[in-house]
Amino acid sequence: MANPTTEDHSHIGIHDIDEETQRQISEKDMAPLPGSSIHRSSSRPQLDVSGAAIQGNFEEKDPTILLPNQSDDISHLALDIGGSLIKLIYFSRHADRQVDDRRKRRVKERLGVSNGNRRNFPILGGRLHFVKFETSNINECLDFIHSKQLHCGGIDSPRWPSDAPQSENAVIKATGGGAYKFADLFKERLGVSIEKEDEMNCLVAGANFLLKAIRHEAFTHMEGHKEFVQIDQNDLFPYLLVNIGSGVSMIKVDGDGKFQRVSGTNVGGGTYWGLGRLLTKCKSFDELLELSQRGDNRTIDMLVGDIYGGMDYSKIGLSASTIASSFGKTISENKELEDYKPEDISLSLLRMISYNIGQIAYLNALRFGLKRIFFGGFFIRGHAYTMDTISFAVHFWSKGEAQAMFLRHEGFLGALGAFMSYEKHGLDDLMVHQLVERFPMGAPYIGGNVHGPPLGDLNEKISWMEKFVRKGTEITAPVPMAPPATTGLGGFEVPSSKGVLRPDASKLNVGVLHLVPSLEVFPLLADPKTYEPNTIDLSDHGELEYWFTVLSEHLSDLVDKAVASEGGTDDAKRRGDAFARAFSAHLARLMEEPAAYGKLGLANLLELREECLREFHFFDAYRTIKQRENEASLAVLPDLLMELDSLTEDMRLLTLIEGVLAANIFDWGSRACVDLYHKGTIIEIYRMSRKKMQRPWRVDDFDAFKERMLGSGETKPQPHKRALLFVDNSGADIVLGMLPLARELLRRGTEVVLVANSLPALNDVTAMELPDIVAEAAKHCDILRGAAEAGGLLVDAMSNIQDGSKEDTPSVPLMVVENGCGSPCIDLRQVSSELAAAAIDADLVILEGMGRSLHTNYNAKFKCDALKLAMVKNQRLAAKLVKGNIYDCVCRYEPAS
Ligand SMILES: Nc1ncnc2c1ncn2[C@@H]1O[C@H](COP(=O)(O)OP(=O)(O)O)[C@@H](O)[C@H]1O
Ligand SMILES: CC(C)(COP(=O)(O)O)[C@@H](O)C(=O)NCCC(=O)O
Ligand SMILES: [Mn+2]
Repeated sequence: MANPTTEDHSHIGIHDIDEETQRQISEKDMAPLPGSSIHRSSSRPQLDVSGAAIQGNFEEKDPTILLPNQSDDISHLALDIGGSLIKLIYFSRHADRQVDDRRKRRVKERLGVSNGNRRNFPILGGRLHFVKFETSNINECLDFIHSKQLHCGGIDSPRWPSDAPQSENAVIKATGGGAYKFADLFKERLGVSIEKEDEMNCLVAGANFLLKAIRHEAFTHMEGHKEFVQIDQNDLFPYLLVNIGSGVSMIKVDGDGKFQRVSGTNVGGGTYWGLGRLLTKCKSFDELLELSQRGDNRTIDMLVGDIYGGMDYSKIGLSASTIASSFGKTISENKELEDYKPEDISLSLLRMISYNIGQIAYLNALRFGLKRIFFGGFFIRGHAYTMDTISFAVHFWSKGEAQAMFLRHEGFLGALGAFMSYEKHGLDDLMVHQLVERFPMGAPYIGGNVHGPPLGDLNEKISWMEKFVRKGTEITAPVPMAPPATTGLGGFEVPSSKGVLRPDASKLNVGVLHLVPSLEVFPLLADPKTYEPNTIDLSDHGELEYWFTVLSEHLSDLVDKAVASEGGTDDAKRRGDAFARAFSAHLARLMEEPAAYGKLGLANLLELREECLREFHFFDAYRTIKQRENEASLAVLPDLLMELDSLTEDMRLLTLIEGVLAANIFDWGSRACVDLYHKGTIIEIYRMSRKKMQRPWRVDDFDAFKERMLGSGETKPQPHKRALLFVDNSGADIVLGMLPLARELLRRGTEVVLVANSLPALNDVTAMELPDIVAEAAKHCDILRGAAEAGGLLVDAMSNIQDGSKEDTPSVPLMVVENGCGSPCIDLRQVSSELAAAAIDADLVILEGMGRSLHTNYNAKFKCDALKLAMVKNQRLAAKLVKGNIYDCVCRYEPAS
């Protein structure tokens, strides 16, 4: 057991920010924010919507919003100008923030990480944004393009000057009828020519791209239940694409660029909105759709029961509640339009049109023997009842043979296709793992109606955010979830899928797509196809509610730390406040609609929190805490190493694993642990944690691991060639837990790669910070020093130290690579190219900490030996995952599968 003699009396708790002070901050006190000089790794771009503004009157229901993205320097746009809506997609790339990082250079040299595939991606490292406008308000769209100067750029232009003259020769790709109709207007107002792209071509290209490249794009929607569909890229074609815009197109798709428009109908989205407007006097499409949710179509529609005296016509399979004739009841009564409720009219109309489209779609699928029908177009509007109705029609008519599926980017197929028609940008070559969808910062409130002039500085952004979030929270006050109900035999009862459409609030269920061609699938996953990072499924509402509460309760403490990390200034307080409100609003939105941006796991929530912090320029909230804990732990490291060296090989291995588990208690993300930190010093808590390490642990495969490491009896196994250690927290966790374990592996001749976060998350150690920590530790340890030198970690720092002993035994190298993320969890489908390169020769993976080995990857299978080590610092997770208690430990060893 470690018995450190150096005492550390620094309490871990940090002083609280006075809440009253925060409350007193008024807008006029706001000081401009200093420019941030903190390095941001470019491995995962930040949330995009970095500045946003409301233009005009805040009291308007649909305020005009701006998302300026000051840091982005190149843009590229494509349009789909339809009969009802203009869909705009633009690409932005922010300035390359690569710093001269010696560690990175070394790793590249050693591991031979190539930039090979980057050449194919002129639009690497950028983001795709999705925006829509009503075609009747085309001026808003022109203003938006103008204010963001989207029309002046091209992927090959190095950078635009902010006052760039309008480019005479600029060309933008556009599809849809408006590409013809408004070509002159674009020339006149923006000085650009429109290059017209065929609409069907674009729809198909867009749909194929989405189905291949976006993980949770397609889903089924039956009786209020949404389920994402795993698309097998090799078994995608043929399918029927039904695009429900103003009118409807039905396209049989046989492959990339291989398609035929086989049918269509003039009864489409325009019909619903047009007739609905005439009949109900609604002022907007969403108002009409919302009305339908409160409607009862039995007052309007003639049902089978109306004709058959309340009875079913069972002989031909029609229940009494089946609609016999849409609007049929209105002929027999002596009533005027005013005598009917607009709600009922809207619902009848919606059902009439949805059923009709579903039926025609089915008939065309039947004509060509197609089993899968994908529905797109903005008529669907993510509206649960519309989707249920279409699904019902397809299911009913095909007797379950054909399946209706919907696309999250429903309305953007054509615009995406137009975007992809730019030559040489490589978008169509991108693969699933190179796209990261991020929660769009503004979406919970504004739903994608985005325009207005750019904001001046960060200060403006924050003051805007304060108003914006206030406004947004009013709009998006959570709607209670209706318990799932059935639409009845034939789906003919009143709508059940309520609470999903919230006018003005969530017009787009799409995030911002980050294109990161440097991301790769972790090569040691046994089966990337079936790999699911999240252990906890948040589609279980109870689970979602629990984690929602945990994150909400942690928020005020996190804000305190974040504000303190920025010096506790008034600006920091304002940003902290804006962060708290924005993050809460996101959580509220996801509570209501968990699958809004694809399947939601706990890892996404934890990442969202980090992304949100960065959005408000809190780049490392736990910086001071991490430093203090590192220092305290480094001070006792020599004693620990001495003690370890006095043990037998067997005991040493056990003590090392115990040490890793015990030191994993330093986790500022766990409520229970943070409470502990107020009760003692780092070293006291570490000692207490060590003392409590009683075997067997809750999950205890130590004996199997020991056998692989040390063998049994006479046989001495070959040491592993290379171990990847996915490290977790700073302080004791890395210094007294993982580094000594790394040292043991090195001593046994195994190369060690420490895999750490690219960006800070809670108190996790980052790849940037590790070389200094290793250098400090190496001062007291020859093994670490030799290995760190061999791994190129110490070249400058240690070159002066003379030490004859290191000449005798050439060390195996110790290296550090970044993992490609900035979250407490890790999705191994999307890791840095460094890590992927390091993995090639590795035969042991050690995942440490709750985030990386429990919340994610607990069930992950690897091609090589894998060890998962964590202390479970949450009671509910302990009960659920290991049928145990808080502070129980997991040592899960799985030999190569
Ligand atoms: N805010 C909106 N304004 C008008 N129509 C909307 C709106 N949101 C959804 N819709 C529906 O979407 C349809 C347009 O879908 P879309 O795919 O954009 O087709 P188009 O290219 O013909 O404009 C409209 O006819 C209407 O049914
Ligand atoms: C955020 C964390 C995953 C970090 O844990 P770690 O990976 O550092 O072991 C963990 O602290 C956590 O799940 N916290 C929330 C639960 C709680 O407060 O109990
Ligand atoms: Mn951690």
